[in-house]
Amino acid sequence: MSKSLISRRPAFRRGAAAGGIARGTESPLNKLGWKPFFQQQLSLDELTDCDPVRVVAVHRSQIDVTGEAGEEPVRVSGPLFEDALKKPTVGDWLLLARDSRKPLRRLDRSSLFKRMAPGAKQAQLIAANVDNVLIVSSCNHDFNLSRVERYLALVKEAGCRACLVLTKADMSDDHEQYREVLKAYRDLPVVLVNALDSESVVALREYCESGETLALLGSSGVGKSTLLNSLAGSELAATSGIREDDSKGRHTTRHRALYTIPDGGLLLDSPGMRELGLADVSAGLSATFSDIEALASLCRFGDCAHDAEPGCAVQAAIESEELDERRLRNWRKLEREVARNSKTLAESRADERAFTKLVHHALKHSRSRKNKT
Ligand SMILES: Nc1nc2c(ncn2[C@@H]2O[C@H](COP(=O)(O)OP(=O)(O)OP(=O)(O)O)[C@@H](O)[C@H]2O)c(=O)[nH]1
Ligand SMILES: [Zn+2]
Repeated sequence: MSKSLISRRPAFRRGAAAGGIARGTESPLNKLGWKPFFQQQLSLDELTDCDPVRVVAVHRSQIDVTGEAGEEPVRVSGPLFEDALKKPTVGDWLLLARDSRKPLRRLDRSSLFKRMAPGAKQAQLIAANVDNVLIVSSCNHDFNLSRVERYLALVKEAGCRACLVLTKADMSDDHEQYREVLKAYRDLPVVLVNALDSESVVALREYCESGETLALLGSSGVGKSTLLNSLAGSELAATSGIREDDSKGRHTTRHRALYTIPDGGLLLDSPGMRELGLADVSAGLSATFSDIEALASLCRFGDCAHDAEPGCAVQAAIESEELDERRLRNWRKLEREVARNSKTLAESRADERAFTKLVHHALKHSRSRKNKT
């Protein structure tokens, strides 16, 4: 979605996220995704002395936020930004002191995407407070069920609502074949579309209504930008950045990650979102493969590897064609991946603990030496 989406959104103006389209009695904050879930976290004092703002972009030393007062920068410093997993990320809601504009705290998240960067020891925050995710895949030879399962595990782990969109339905005759293989995912809505046709994508509007935050996941070329343009009803889906002068007087594009969909909700699109991998998704994995886990609980042996053990309910289900063998293979693959990532995370946490202990020990030692002298 990267290049094409961005290059096709020149007409989106700065501060568009704050402006939006007037719709009924909705407040500007509601249009930015403000919901009762966030409102009820505010104390009476905070209600009178603070402004809630939403993070639209994160830079090294500054974040850009938007709220009732429009868009403004916030400096990245202080306790709010110290913890890697607690610091604000794109989509987060912050409370700013009304007068000083200092960030006071981050509100609890309704959902959170994080990822394990290759080689990294710590999970990295990608996006917060996304409501709906369209998992986009094309219904042709590129269709890959294992990839869909991977995305589904991610979305469930993050805590968002998912819909599977099969694009290029106009180029395929055998829609039933796809519906058939997707029957196993009972709670996953599946919508077949021709992403080029705005009539065809009407069923998806409920996922990007005003105040809803939407993200799209899917590999390159499946039609994410096309879909978005049809949903937005025009070629100008959103803009990727704010043009401004850098210190040398050149024009640079400062990337933002949250956009307004004309006559709709918000789109969260950042490079991190497009490169999502699996980190700490064991809960999401269980939800996606609950059928296999239910079968596994029926195996005769508690530590059954579901290979050739007697009384294996998983193998029996494969034999009776109740379970697809590919699904078992994918489940195993993703479980291994999760185990690897969790190990790296556990190792890095153990390293941190060991380091903290060392520092405490050294401090104690130096204090006791000082006391002696
Ligand atoms: N016939 C047909 N063509 C489609 C459909 N959806 C997308 N396309 C075409 O597929 C190509 C790729 O679509 P994009 O929207 O650029 O795909 P993307 O997922 O945004 O790709 P990246 O930017 O690489 O992530 C374009 O030429 C689209 O016109 C569809 O439903 N039907
Ligand atoms: Zn078994």
